[in-house]
Amino acid sequence: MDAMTFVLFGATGDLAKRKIFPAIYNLYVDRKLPESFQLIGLGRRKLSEDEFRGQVAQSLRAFSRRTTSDEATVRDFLEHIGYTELNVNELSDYAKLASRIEEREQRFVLPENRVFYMSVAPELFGTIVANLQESGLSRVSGWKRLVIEKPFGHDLESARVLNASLAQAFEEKEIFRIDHYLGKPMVQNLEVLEYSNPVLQALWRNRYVANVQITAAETVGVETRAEYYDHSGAVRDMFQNHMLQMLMMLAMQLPKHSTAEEVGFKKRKVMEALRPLQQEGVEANIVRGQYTAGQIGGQQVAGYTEEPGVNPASTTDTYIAARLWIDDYFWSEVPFYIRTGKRLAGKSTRIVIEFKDPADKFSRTNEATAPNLLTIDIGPEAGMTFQLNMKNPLNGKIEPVQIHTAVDEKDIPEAYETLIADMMRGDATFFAHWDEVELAWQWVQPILNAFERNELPLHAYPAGSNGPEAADRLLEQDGFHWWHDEPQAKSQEERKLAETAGVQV
Ligand SMILES: NC(=O)C1=CN([C@@H]2O[C@H](COP(=O)(O)OP(=O)(O)OC[C@H]3O[C@@H](n4cnc5c(N)ncnc54)[C@H](OP(=O)(O)O)[C@@H]3O)[C@@H](O)[C@H]2O)C=CC1
Ligand SMILES: O=C1O[C@H](COP(=O)(O)O)[C@@H](O)[C@H](O)[C@H]1O
Repeated sequence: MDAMTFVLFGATGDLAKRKIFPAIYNLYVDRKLPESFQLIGLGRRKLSEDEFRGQVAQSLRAFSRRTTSDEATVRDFLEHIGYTELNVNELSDYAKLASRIEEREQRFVLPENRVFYMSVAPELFGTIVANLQESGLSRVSGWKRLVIEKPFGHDLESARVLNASLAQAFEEKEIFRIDHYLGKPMVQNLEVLEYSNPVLQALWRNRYVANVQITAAETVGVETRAEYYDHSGAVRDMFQNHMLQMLMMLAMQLPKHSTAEEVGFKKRKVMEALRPLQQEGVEANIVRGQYTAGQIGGQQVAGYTEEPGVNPASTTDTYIAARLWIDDYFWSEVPFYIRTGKRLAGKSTRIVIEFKDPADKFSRTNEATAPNLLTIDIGPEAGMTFQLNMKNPLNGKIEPVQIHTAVDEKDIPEAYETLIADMMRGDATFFAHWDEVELAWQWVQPILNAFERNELPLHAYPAGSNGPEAADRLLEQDGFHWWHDEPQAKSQEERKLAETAGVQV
């Protein structure tokens, strides 16, 4: 890996503390950083180098996956870290930064390879890029890379404006838009699963798949982020980025090579084939929800509008469910259901692929069978379950069985670790490319408009539940239901029969 200088804007902030420094430290311990590596942290706070290093050491102790009990390793790591005060709005501060970087590049004989990582509020991205250009910091004899955190814009228009401002100083191949879901091992595994299992490859299409469900359920509420979240909601915070990225990774046709260009191309094809939501189709396919007071893990918790910092009259969505259709050769007529929400019953990000029932019953017994299900757990547990049917030798009945494999998320590299290492190697395969981001905003825009005009009901759901009942009806209309945590054994036909008879299954 090339030697480099890593310039971290927002080095005193929450994300740097909880994710970025621990990830870089883990890479250091695993010997995945270049031999010559210098990091310069930036912020407005007046801090000496020692004070800053002390803060970084604390964050490693609190959040690193790797042990920090070896003082010498932590000390050696901190040797690579410096701090410079900088106000992103002050051009003169960039001149000081430039001399600091150049001084270190000379002292440590580093080539002019520079990473500019923006862990600051999105409103500052444009100013930083303009000042990097104005100050000459982005003119290098080696390579330069810009890493940018979400949210990438607030809607289609603002995302386009932001992208144009970045493009003044950085080429698309130099921009790494982080979507941490793309760094999750099981999201990266989707491509591998299909590629390395001919059985799955053969089934990955509308002939065999009845529906696909993608869920990201959280138990946490808005926490301390009301200022951001109340202007964002689940649609911008999770749906436009993480949820649509998971959809792309699942539904894309396998590229010949897993390169940034080819994966990006295949993902774009999915977004282009996504049936556009007409304004009048929003209500039929989208469910908007907001949590009210309830119980999570036996604890009473407040409703969204009672949370500190939230406007008591807020209509912000803390839950969204959607039905989408991909009108291409492989997926036409397969509904994709996507939902995400805060303060739900459990923390679980998962994809369930429900396969179609066989056309004929097992001839000897005429028994209805449970559907085959492939469940891909993205987190907190990473794993996979395949539900098949077999005859129970004890009672002679056909019953569903689950083949299950799992790894605890804490035993495997954290998404930020994987993504930062990829970026350092210059590999943008698991980053969000502009085309995808733009197409995602384009698809979501009618939803944003409908929410803004309050055209959709805002369904209340109690904290600790599975979300609004309206989201269940979205699937019931098509003869399906959400697969929650419990293994389910009812076939599509049994469900339809039971519904006709008014029985809850
Ligand atoms: N926290 C999280 O879990 C996540 C955050 N993000 C994104 O990451 C980015 C950072 O978020 P987060 O760390 O939570 O934010 P914080 O508010 O905790 O930190 C903001 C950082 O920006 C710096 N900063 C603010 N204004 C200026 C300025 N004028 N000049 C120089 N530095 C400035 C602050 O330093 P100082 O006060 O010293 O000036 C601080 O280091 C945001 O884009 C956010 O949306 C994305 C996903 C998750
Ligand atoms: O980006 C975000 O993601 C988290 C959920 O991430 P996970 O890795 O814990 O599934 C979410 O809580 C947050 O609101 C959002 O900004």
